[in-house]
Amino acid sequence: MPLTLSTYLANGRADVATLIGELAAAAQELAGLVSRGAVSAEPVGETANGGGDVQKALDVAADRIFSKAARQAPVAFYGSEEQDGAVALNANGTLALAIDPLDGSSNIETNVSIGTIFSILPLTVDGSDVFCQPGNRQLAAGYFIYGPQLLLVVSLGQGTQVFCHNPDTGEFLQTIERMQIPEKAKEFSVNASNRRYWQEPVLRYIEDCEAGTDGPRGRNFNMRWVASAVADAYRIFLRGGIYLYPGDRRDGYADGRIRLVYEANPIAFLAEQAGGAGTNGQQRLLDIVPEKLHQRTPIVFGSREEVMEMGRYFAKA
Ligand SMILES: O=P(O)(O)OC[C@H]1O[C@](O)(COP(=O)(O)O)[C@@H](O)[C@@H]1O
Ligand SMILES: [Mg+2]
Ligand SMILES: [Mg+2]
Repeated sequence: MPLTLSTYLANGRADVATLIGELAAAAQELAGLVSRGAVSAEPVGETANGGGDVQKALDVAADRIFSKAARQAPVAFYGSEEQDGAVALNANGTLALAIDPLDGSSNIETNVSIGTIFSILPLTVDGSDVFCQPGNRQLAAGYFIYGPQLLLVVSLGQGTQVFCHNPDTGEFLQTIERMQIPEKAKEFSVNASNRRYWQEPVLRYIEDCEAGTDGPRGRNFNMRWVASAVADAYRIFLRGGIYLYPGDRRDGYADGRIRLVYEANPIAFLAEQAGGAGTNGQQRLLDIVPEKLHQRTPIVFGSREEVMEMGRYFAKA
């Protein structure tokens, strides 16, 4: 009989277990909205969020659902992509929750997988900004995927586990125990339409991958780009591969697009816990001390060997 999420969580900290339990219930609610699409009762429309991105109705609904979940758990501070700053919640809370309530927003109407990414941090002892702690302080991290299956990829710092939601019972059941990202990559994920804006090391790395058996890498690479980091990450975690969202020369993209605190850090934590790696091209993501909640970072994650190989292109530059 597969392990249930609640049984698994019972082995860890009680506050973290309560929070992840609430997040899992919220994810089921959001999955219901996602599956109803245009026939749901939710309003449609677009505004701008704190990060300057277009905010869709489902971004707003997701933020509402997950902030409610956080309120029902011992969360003292809630930091969301969809809010300008950190929000103080429960005075007696012991945790901080950083969240991308809806990842892959550009895919909402296209019926492609989207998700929710979360990072759980301890409170700081000196009262400094709780969301400016490096990712290596995360107590837990994970992401939900709203796709053909509702999946949870989660780590409490003892390996990365996968749970699948069973709609018949409402339970999340473990489908992968201590997942291991294959060491060798045969696929890269990058938005190649930005090629003309890339820095030299990124350009040379991708060109060498594309050269396949004729080039210095001596083997062929496939390319995939879902434009939902959760879906690209899950495929890479399963099959091996590398994801890059580097800084580029477009206005506002010097540090790429991905947010350090609630996208890059949780994904890097999960990748490392699954034997993979996550860097900004030159430095381990989890060691970067964030300066603000919505800070962007270049990101490279996936199969350890490949992430290190990519880093050598930066080191040589
Ligand atoms: O549209 P682009 O530039 O290819 O960027 C796609 C990337 O941006 C993201 O959608 C950012 O997430 P949001 O949808 O939460 O802003 C990633 O999930 C994805 O990998
Ligand atoms: Mg996102
Ligand atoms: Mg988002």
